[in-house]
Amino acid sequence: MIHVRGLARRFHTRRSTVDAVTGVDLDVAAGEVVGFLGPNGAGKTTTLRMLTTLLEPSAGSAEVAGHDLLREPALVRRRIGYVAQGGGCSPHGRVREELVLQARLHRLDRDRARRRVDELMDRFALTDLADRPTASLSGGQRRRVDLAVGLVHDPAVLFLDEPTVALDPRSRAHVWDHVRSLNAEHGTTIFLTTHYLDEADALCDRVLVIDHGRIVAAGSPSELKRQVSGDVVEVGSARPSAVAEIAGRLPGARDVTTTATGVRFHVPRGDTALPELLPALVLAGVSITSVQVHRPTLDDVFLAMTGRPLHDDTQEAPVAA
Ligand SMILES: Nc1ncnc2c1ncn2[C@@H]1O[C@H](COP(=O)(O)OP(=O)(O)OP(=O)(O)O)[C@@H](O)[C@H]1O
Repeated sequence: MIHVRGLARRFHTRRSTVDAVTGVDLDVAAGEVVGFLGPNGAGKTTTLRMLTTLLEPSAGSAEVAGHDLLREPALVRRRIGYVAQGGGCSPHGRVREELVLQARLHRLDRDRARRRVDELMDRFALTDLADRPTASLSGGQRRRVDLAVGLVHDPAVLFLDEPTVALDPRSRAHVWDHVRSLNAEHGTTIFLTTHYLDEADALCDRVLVIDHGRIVAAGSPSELKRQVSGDVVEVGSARPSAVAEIAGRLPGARDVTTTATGVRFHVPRGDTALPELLPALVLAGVSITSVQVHRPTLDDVFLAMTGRPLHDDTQEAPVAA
């Protein structure tokens, strides 16, 4: 359903040149839910905007929903839906009005538009909100309207950019349910960007991990986690560098990273590492506030691939020479 080869985008600003996406290859089969996971500035939105015909690639080729992205952009647009980070509907319209307008913009005749809007309002639990101005809706309600707008022309592929950013946990869970049922009942192919690991884990059949504009790992969430062997140990302490030094001496310890409040590292087995670590910390007079051992998460996958945690928001895309 989506086939991409060597897709790249370079931005020229007054001061520099930014290689936002540097040669992405990817394939998405019909009916898959694929997550594009990466930190801020990794190139997720830029890739999505290219795949939805909103931004011209600097290089590469792609086929989306059976049509060539560069030669047949209008045909691509007809077969895809796109829900941008900020949504797409006017803040001045009312819910039903806005959906009908969008349906008419997609050239559905009056009757088909009405039927389609009723169906979507029912699916996304919007019927009670039909006459509410979209500006008065809560974040979660608004996101449901955005999803309905993206689906009004019954697209084969739905692109979602950070679908649950800034939503409370309950609204996030609702959006996840809607995405799942859309895929299960309707077979819609879904390509979403996220920097939430739990979202990628919970929703996606397959995850593509992007960093600095290139894909660094791809696979199902469980395949990716299996690539990172051993256990992860997290220790809370006011003296992270002292803990890190001692942890680094444990047999097989690797990927030791410190934050302001603690240390995280990998060991072959957490259950045998702790009885060595704890007495060593006591002996050195280093007190700790917590200790946890767990199996690798997608964050550990990212760390293993890039050498830094996913939620390190200081990262920028590489600047071209
Ligand atoms: N119009 C633009 N002009 C210059 N640089 C840009 C432009 N759009 C994006 N960039 C840069 O390209 C890089 C990738 O940005 P992009 O928005 O694709 O990242 P992202 O992974 O979607 O991040 P986020 O999670 O914060 O939305 C960033 O360094 C960004 O500053």
